[in-house]
Amino acid sequence: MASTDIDSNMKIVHGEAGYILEDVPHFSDYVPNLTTYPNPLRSNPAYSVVKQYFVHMDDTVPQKVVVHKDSPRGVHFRRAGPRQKVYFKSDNVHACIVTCGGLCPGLNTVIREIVCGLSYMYGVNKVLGIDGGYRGFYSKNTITLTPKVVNDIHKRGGTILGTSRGGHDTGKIVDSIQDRGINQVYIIGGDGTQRGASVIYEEIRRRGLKVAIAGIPKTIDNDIPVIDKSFGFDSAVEEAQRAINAAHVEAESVENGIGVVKLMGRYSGFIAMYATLASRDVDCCLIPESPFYLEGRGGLFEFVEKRLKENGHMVIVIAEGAGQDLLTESMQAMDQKDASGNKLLQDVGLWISHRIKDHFAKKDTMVINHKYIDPTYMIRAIPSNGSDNVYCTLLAQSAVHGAMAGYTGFTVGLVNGRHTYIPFNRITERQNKVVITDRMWARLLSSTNQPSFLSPKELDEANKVEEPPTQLLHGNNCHDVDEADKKEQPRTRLFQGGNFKDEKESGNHADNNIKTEN
Ligand SMILES: Nc1ncnc2c1ncn2[C@@H]1O[C@H](COP(=O)(O)OP(=O)(O)OP(=O)(O)O)[C@@H](O)[C@H]1O
Ligand SMILES: O=P(O)(O)OC[C@H]1O[C@](O)(CO)[C@@H](O)[C@@H]1O
Ligand SMILES: [Mg+2]
Repeated sequence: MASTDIDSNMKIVHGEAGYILEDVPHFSDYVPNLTTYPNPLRSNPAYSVVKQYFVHMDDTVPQKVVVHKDSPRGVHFRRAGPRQKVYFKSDNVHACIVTCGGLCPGLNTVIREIVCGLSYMYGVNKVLGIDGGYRGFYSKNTITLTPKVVNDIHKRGGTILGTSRGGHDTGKIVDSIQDRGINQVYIIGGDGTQRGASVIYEEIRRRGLKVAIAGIPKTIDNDIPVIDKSFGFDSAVEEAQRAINAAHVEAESVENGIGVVKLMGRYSGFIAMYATLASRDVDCCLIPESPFYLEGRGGLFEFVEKRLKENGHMVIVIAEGAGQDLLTESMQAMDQKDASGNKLLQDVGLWISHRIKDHFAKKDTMVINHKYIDPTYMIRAIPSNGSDNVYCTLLAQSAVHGAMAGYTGFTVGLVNGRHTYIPFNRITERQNKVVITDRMWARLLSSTNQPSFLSPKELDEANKVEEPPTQLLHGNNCHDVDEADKKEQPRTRLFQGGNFKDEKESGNHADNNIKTEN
């Protein structure tokens, strides 16, 4: 027997054998006397031939796919896709799209595919673009979006709608939605944007409005949890190769050449890690999740000297959020924030370049040739590649199907290769991070053969470990562990990938983004 618990934030359904559905809100939860209509796709020649095109109302997708014989069935999310019944008459839909936060490859593709999906699949022709992020709802003009207007935009980087940080005034935004008669709102942006979308949904619900709020997660840093990976991430990793190649060519063409490349990644080093793994020319990758130090045994300077002696050149990839503790130690601490309240970081690429140059200048035994490349904004501004375009299309279409089917307060996302509707708070409650005890970071360490940057004291402790390290079965890329998980099993202290981390004995965790097994 299934039971449902609903509080204002979560709609959780419990089923047999430990099955849990973390469901998303639906108009029927709070709007009385709803009328439904047959889905227009039923008579669409392109789709009507597809067997089982419509998603069964009970279809859900498990968050964990690696399970043991006696594991409970665990958390599931509602499967995305078209439903037999829709809750809007096509002529009555008035949709809008907004993009917020930093740029990311693929934003224009998502915009294009929402407009085209609404028009070609559901015959919806009233779509507004909100200019310049959240504040555009109340302080800017809107743009009429038609399939013709958006036809070529996927070939361009950035967002044709413009974007911004800050300026989220919930009351004014919802007033504007209400005044304009908008009933579907598509919100494309990162964790901050999805938090903003969540409060817009709450206010819409408080006012009892039949307005669907659908989020499409955007993050070049891949810092959004639960989902397999974010759109634009592959494009960014691919584009980063060009900078790494350039750094490598420069470094190997001179004596003792050192190429430093800074990549994006405020709190999560995924771009740096994947770009390093993809390139094979990188000697050292530094990310926010893995602390490092410069001087002394096991430090960065010792490693640079060693590599230069061995190979005559080296390439360092550094994520923008790496080593921020060292920067604030050695430079005057700046506590500046952007308009959304995100901490403004100091330029770690420039800082590390100066420190390396100073170190070798002082030593006087080795003359180095150093080049620093900062391609961060060049990477963020490219159009998405082919595979991201397809991914963006499916995300956009999932959002459209969900809104038409009466779901609201959800983010679309790929979970274990299946498109799903995820409640906002699952997306915003934590950040996705590289887990340095996970297999992927171990692969990176083994491919670069860089030091673990454990301090001499930690190294001594590591050498005292008698038992072989416990093998992690499955990574957890989130920095936060459920309270419930903590109680379940005894924890062991692991030494893996060159770092200590407290983990459960068989770490089959709930969140495992960018799948890292095999
Ligand atoms: N807690 C919040 N409540 C309401 N609105 C928020 C909240 N956090 C952020 N926002 C709004 O969301 C928008 C985007 O936020 P932010 O600048 O942090 O970018 P983001 O969506 O996290 O993307 P990026 O990954 O580029 O940082 C801003 O307009 C900001 O005002
Ligand atoms: O300079 P901006 O546009 O505020 O954005 C910089 C930040 O945005 C991101 O690209 C995320 O969108 C981060 O990697 C970076 O720190
Ligand atoms: Mg953010």
